[in-house]
Amino acid sequence: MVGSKFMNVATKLYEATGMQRWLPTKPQSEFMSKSRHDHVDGGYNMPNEPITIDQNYISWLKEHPSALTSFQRMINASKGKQIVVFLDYDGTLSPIVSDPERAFMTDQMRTAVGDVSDHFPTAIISGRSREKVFDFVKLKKVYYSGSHGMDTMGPAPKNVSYDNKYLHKISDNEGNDFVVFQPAQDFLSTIEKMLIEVKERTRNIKGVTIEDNRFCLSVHYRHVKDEDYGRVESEVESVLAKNPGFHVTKGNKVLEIRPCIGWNKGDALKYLLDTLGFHNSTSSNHVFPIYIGDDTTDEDAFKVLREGGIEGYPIIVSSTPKETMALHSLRNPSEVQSFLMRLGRWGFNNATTNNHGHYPTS
Ligand SMILES: O=P(O)(O)OC[C@H]1O[C@H](O[C@H]2O[C@H](CO)[C@@H](O)[C@H](O)[C@H]2O)[C@H](O)[C@@H](O)[C@@H]1O
Repeated sequence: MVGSKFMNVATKLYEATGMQRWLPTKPQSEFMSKSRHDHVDGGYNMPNEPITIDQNYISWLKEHPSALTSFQRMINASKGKQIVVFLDYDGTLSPIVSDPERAFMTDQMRTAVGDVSDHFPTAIISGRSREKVFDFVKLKKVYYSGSHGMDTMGPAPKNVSYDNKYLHKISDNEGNDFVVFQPAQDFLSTIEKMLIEVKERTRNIKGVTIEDNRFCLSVHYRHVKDEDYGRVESEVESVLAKNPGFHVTKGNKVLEIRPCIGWNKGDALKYLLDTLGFHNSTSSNHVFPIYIGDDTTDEDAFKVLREGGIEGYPIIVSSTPKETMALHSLRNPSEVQSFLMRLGRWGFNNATTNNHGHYPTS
């Protein structure tokens, strides 16, 4: 009985996604106990946790088809254009874990990102500080943008409209030149003071941790009791009341304090495209950005790819139905890895343009 009910769900899922490897040929219990790491290169993964796929998810998948299933369609759409890959970090390249300091990516994921960056310009845009993301990822060919895009290192921008005050040239000890763009630089000293104050004010709320993301602050409340959450919010509001140049956004069990500079991950995406030479309406017809992210802050980047005059491929990472501007989906970091492995392999066999990006070594 249970088996046949599950078979119906699996069949519907197959119809919606083409996930043929999911169709059970063995008892449900055995099917569900398979590890998510048991996947075959480029295939679909089996999460450890019990699979709960409901009708809503199946309907949502029709609106946001799996980027694995539609991979070939994506490649067809990118024909004649330079693929550029943008990735979020937490929840995309690494699973969400309870301790933010331990959100490591696997070696397999690192290899997948590395293979992609061998063939396509690749950037990671994260809410974390740029240095911290680099410490997690450690790939030199990748460009990094931290603090939700407010700290971006890459080639020099081509567009002259960026304020020179926020652009800094740096060279590494191998003689490579880079430019760091930090449009929130004027806020730095205030953020440093706010960090001290937020820490002080939340010191007695059990479970709160504050993460210094350089141009923004994360107030983590994942381990705060539900009844104490109101206190966290009100302490953050008190600090913001004294600092009108800042606002707060909500992420995954985190309140993020950010300067009001009208700059987000979508702007960082456009900035990076500019640095790579896709800076005007003609050149933007020759680029095909892929953006993969899981959080509300990634919606700004999805929006650029939907409404910003640049055709691209926005992919949300989610295993539940979600309101999103993304057009495609992947269920979890494990599927992100499968997608990147497939893209890397396609790049190896087909891409004519190699990525010459290089992260400073000093
Ligand atoms: O833009 P992202 O790279 O996705 O960064 C967004 C925030 O991610 C991190 O927090 C989230 O992941 C943690 C580790 O899995 C988890 O413990 C936390 O609850 C999540 O909110 C990071 O710690 C934040 O600073 C980033 O802003």
